[in-house]
Amino acid sequence: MGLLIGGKWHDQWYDTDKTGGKFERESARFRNWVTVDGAPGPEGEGGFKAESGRYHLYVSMACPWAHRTLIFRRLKGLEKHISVSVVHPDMVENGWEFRPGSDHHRDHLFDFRFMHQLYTKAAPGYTGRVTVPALWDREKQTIASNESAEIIRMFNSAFNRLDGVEAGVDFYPESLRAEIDEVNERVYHTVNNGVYKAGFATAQDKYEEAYAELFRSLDWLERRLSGQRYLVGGQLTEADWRLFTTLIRFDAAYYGHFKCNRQRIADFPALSGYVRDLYQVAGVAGTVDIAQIKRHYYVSQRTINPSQVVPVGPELDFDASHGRESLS
Ligand SMILES: N[C@@H](CCC(=O)N[C@@H](CS)C(=O)NCC(=O)O)C(=O)O
Repeated sequence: MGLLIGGKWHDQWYDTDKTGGKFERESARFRNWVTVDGAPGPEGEGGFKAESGRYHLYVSMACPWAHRTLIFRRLKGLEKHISVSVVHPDMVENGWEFRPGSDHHRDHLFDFRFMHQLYTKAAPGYTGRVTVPALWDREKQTIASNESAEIIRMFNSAFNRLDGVEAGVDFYPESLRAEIDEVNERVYHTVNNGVYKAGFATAQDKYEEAYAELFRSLDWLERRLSGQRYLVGGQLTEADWRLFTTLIRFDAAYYGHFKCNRQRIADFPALSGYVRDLYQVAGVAGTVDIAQIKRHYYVSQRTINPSQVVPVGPELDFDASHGRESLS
């Protein structure tokens, strides 16, 4: 675990001293937008046109932010247009790593050993964290974006003209955007990032604040999903996929490792059915790897789990029936 400073790797844990024990997530640095014709997006430079075979996605199967991009890639039919490399789940002194020669954890573009080499290839003097997901542009030889919230929007709409892409699948429809944004805002701060704020807090009060906010939001989501199948507009949207990647990890990782233990997702009737419902959407199960999720959190975060022993349980059955078909 560490970061790049002026293009050099430094092994250091998150600095929570300057924030009184509170975990604060850094903003992503590569913020260009891939667009239909290469016109500039809301931020960054232009010239990132949506083309088949041009982009390569770097992910970890453990990472909830990267997971969003894998789900969108699958459900939008982008797999043959956007290739992928998967880092090894252990993120220790050198940060995210590849295992050259392995089938599962190779860097298919450069055969790099470390993810930080990709960042310095993109920007030799880079300062900042080396995170996944990262969307590499083969043409410009740089990272187009390393912000998952934006990568999923690009996947949702920029590649629609390419062969076989599910252009009719729209997870961010115009008419629902305001409500999706509103739900995302609360879910991001209190749930997606909320579990990290609880888990990475190094002061009791900061942990308790994050814990209280997290369960206040889970109670709110439980009520909302008791009467409706999806979060917004009676259809699957980006808001659901963003929540899903945290919920699917919750009982295996956040409940124990991050001390988010008022109750498990399995103890919430609506939320637990909802997770199974989303998991059972065709193609989604293939993006979920509970073994890599557990391995990553319990082995990498040694300040939280110094023994690096990975728990065997819990038993999870996301294939069980969910009974949510009758909800509107
Ligand atoms: N804003 C980023 C956050 C990505 C992120 O924090 N990824 C984690 C893995 S779950 C990471 O790579 N962390 C490495 C680090 O912070 O050094 C996004 O949503 O894309």
